[in-house]
Parts: sequence; structure tokens; C-alpha cells
Amino acid sequence: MSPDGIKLLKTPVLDKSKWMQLPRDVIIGHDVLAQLPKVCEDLQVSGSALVFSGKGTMDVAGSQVLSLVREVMDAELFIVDTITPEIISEAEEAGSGVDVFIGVGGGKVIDTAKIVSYNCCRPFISIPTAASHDGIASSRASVPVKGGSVSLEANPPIALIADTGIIAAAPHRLLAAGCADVISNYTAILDWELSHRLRGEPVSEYAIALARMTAEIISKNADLIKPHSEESAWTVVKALLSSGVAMSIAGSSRPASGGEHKFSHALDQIAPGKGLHGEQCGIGSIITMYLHGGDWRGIRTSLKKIGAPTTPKEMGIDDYSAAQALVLAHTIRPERFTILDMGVTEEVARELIAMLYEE
Ligand SMILES: NC(=O)C1=CN([C@@H]2O[C@H](COP(=O)(O)OP(=O)(O)OC[C@H]3O[C@@H](n4cnc5c(N)ncnc54)[C@H](OP(=O)(O)O)[C@@H]3O)[C@@H](O)[C@H]2O)C=CC1
Ligand SMILES: O=C(CO)COP(=O)(O)O
Ligand SMILES: [Zn+2]
Repeated sequence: MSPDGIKLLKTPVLDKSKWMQLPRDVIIGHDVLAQLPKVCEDLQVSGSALVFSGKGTMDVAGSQVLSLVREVMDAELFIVDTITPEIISEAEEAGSGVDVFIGVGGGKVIDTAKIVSYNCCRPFISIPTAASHDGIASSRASVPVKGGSVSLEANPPIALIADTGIIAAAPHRLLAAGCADVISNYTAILDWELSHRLRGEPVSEYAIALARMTAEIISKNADLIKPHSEESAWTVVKALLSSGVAMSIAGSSRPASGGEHKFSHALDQIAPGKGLHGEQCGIGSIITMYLHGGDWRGIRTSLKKIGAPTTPKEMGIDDYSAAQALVLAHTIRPERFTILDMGVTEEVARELIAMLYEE
């Protein structure tokens, strides 16, 4: 009984908690780069910044961002050529004592800034120059390591500033790769559900619903995704954002990364520097959708409409290497159970790659 005589009910304790981190300010649109000083003011970010950019993306937006940041705080530059544990340590040293990290570029630049931000316990602002991957707003980062790849916990951006003018001007190949990365959510989800049924891995229905809806929006609008159209850049950036949020809800990259991603990571080892991340995942998704017994032709049609490759040859990768990547995929993150972990022989792998060329 409470002091007021009200009978208190004993409620069962749910011994469960979850901490999800999501972006706070999201600015998407034409010429929004100029909003950066305002965003820093809104988020009360001041002091000093370390701006990460790439060799090519420096000219696209990195220099402009550096000038804008220097209007409101001290800023230094760190050029990311490739992402490795060594480069990350180097960047952490350069970022010691810095108040905010800003990533301006493609996926490698953004992932590096994200990891350094997490390790240095300082916020990070994401400024993608291309809609090529769904890590622009996620709380995960992928790092290639010897013999594979690791998915690390990282800081999601405190702010995402996506300038659709810059993104639409980027080579169409990058936008098409971003679409393919999102379309591959279809099979990532099937793999997660398979692991749930076979291994008892917990799933998040909300993360699955969001990731699937995102893939559906891109597939349904495949006809409307056009090169150098700011409208298309809008559509794709929003999809990448919601796919990233799905990963943050899940607390892992599971809703957006399954066997098709393991295939892509294996290709990065076997045929480095040929295909883009999203392109490889898209092709992997056609194959794993076939293995799941789903509409693999539908995935292939969407990718073709968008202008993403559907065969290894289109990425400059020979079929033998692609088949090897399929066989090796299960060795990448063996703890992540997918349909490719059920056993793919060399013979089957060759047949699966040949299937991609079928009319
Ligand atoms: N954290 C996550 O949740 C996710 C992470 N990823 C990771 O992201 C990476 C893939 O990203 P992706 O962007 O495809 O690869 P990269 O970061 O390697 O970028 C590909 C190329 O595009 C160039 N580029 C970027 N923007 C422009 C532009 N506007 N105009 C001309 N060139 C441009 C880059 O230039 P530059 O040389 O200047 O860099 C680079 O040469 C992988 O490492 C992948 O693992 C992918 C999905 C999700
Ligand atoms: O690329 C991702 C989602 O699109 C996530 O990357 P991982 O495969 O490294 O988890
Ligand atoms: Zn991906």
C-alpha cells in the first residue's frame, strides 16, 4: 500500500536495455554546404576541428569545407587515401585534443572520421560527396583487415550535411553503387532471418522493416534514378540515411549486410580496386536472392535500370575470381551466419556466376 492507500501493483522486471544513437541535425539539399558554420553553432561545436577528405574529394568539397570551418574555429586537414588500422592510428594521433571531426568524401573517408571520432570520444559531422554507400549516417564502420573485414562500432554523425548539387555532379557510377548497396538490404534481411531460425540470433523487427522499406523505395523508383539529376540524388540520400538508421536501431550492420556483403569483402581481397563496394554487394545480392529462392531477376532488373553492374565482367573482374570470392565468403566474419555459410563448392560457385549472364 502507498501512503495514500493506493494499492501498488508489482510489475515484472524486463531486464533489457538498449542505447541507440542517431544523427541530430540532418540537412539535405542544394548548396547546403554553406550551412556548416550554422550547424556548428546549433550543435555548440567550437574550438578545433580535424577535417578528413580524399585526394579527389578535396577539390570537390574538402577545400570548401576547410575554409568554412576556419570561419568559426581552428581546423587542420587529414587526407585519407585508404582505410587501414595503421591509418586510423595515425589519424587518431593527428586528432588528439581536437573538438570535432568532419568527414568530407566517399565511404572510406567517412568511415575513418567516424572511427577516429568514436575512439577520441568527440563528435563527428558527415559530409558525403557521393551517394555511394549507406554508411553516411550509420553507427558502424567497416575496416579491411588481413584476410577479411571487420565491422566496428563507431559514432553516428552528430550532423549529416548532404549537398545534392555536389552529389548529383559526381560520376553516376557512385550513385548507382549507393542504390545497389541499399537494394542488397533485401538479401541481408533474408540472411538475418535465416540466422534467427537456424542459430537463434535475435532480430529487430523495426530494423528489418525499415531496411526492407528502404530497398523497396529504391527498387520501385529504379526508372527515376537518372544520372546527374538532383531529384535522384535526393531520393538516394534519403534511402541511405534510413538504411543507416536501420543499422543504428539494430546496433549492428545486420539489416544492411549479409552474404552479399561477405562476397563483396572477399572480392576486395581477391580483386582489389576493381568494383565499388555497392556494385559488388548488388551482384552478390542477385546470387544470394537466387539461393534464397526469391526474385533474383527482379533485383537484377532494378540494378540494370539504375545503371549498376550485374556481372563481374562489367566491373573488370574475371568470372574465376568472382567464383573464388563466393567460395571464400564464408571465411569473412564467420560469426555472421548467412546463406553463403551453408557450403558453396567451387562447381556451384561457377554455376552461380554463369547464371548472372543468363538472358
Ligand atoms: N559504415 C558503414 O555502415 C558502411 C561503410 N561502407 C564502406 O564505405 C566504403 C565504400 O564507399 P565508396 O564511397 O564506394 O568508396 P570510396 O570511399 O573508396 O570512394 C570511391 C571513389 O569515389 C571518389 N569520389 C567520392 N565522391 C566523389 C565525387 N563527388 N566526385 C568524384 N569522385 C568522388 C573517391 O575519391 P577520393 O579518392 O577522394 O576518396 C574515391 O576515389 C567501403 O570501405 C565500405 O566498406 C559501405 C557501406 C556502409
Ligand atoms: O556495408 C555495410 C552496409 O551496407 C556494412 O558493412 P559491413 O559489411 O562491414 O558490416
Ligand atoms: Zn554496404
